[in-house]
Amino acid sequence: MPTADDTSLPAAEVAKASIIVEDVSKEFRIRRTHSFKETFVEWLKGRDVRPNHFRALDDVSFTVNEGESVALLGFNGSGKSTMLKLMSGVLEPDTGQVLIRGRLAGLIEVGAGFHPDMSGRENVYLNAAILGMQKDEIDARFDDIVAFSEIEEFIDQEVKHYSSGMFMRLAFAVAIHTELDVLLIDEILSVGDGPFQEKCQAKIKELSAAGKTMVIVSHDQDLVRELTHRGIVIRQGKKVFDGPTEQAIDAMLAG
Ligand SMILES: Nc1ncnc2c1ncn2[C@@H]1O[C@H](COP(=O)(O)OP(=O)(O)OP(=O)(O)O)[C@@H](O)[C@H]1O
Repeated sequence: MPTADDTSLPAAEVAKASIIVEDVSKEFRIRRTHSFKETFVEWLKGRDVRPNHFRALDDVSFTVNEGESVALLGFNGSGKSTMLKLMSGVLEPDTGQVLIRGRLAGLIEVGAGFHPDMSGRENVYLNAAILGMQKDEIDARFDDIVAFSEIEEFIDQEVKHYSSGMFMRLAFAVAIHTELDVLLIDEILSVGDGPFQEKCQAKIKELSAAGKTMVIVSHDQDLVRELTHRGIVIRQGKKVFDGPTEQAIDAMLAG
């Protein structure tokens, strides 16, 4: 992982930065056909079977300072989730770099680390450990995690018997109770029913008030207005606006 020494930004800017995204581009290969056999047949016919490259992000740069809450805005397919995955380290940029200071928690693929044959309790320990917590830290927060998820009676059941809502509640509760400096959130605020969503939003506001850095992807404009002060608009992989949230929403809609 690159460090803050690898950036060409001025030292004063780096000092207050929590996230630095510098000249980042990312391409995906798109296959023209679905199987090897189809590709082979196309090739025999003399057709071009090389994969197309699709540029999901094109030379994007921005800095998020410590304690800022920023929304990534854009229509479907503009590159927001790809950007979050680059920040979380799930994906590597083709060019450029992403620098993060501090402990990062991503509410991106919530529950991805959950094991269906293990109980809720075992999964809490497993996932909190994956997110970087020590056993004694998890012990100390276990009751809060379970209380937040509101699935106390089912905590010793295997999670394969959970409803999808119960599963997401527990996964969200674990992620949000980890020791973190930077939180990445991708559309996760649609987890669970109305009251649970409100609780999640309140928790996110609490973390923000405590000075945590947040990057949020959501199509819910009211939520974005409420949780962030700044918006970065991405259109077809390019950053087209970076400024106050309300103006960013206007810029996105004008696109
Ligand atoms: N693994 C992948 N392989 C190929 N193409 C991909 C891959 N991941 C994303 N893409 C493409 O990159 C583009 C950007 O996708 P991304 O998920 O970042 O968009 P988004 O802005 O988050 O969209 P949405 O609002 O629909 O979630 C899309 O055209 C998508 O099809």
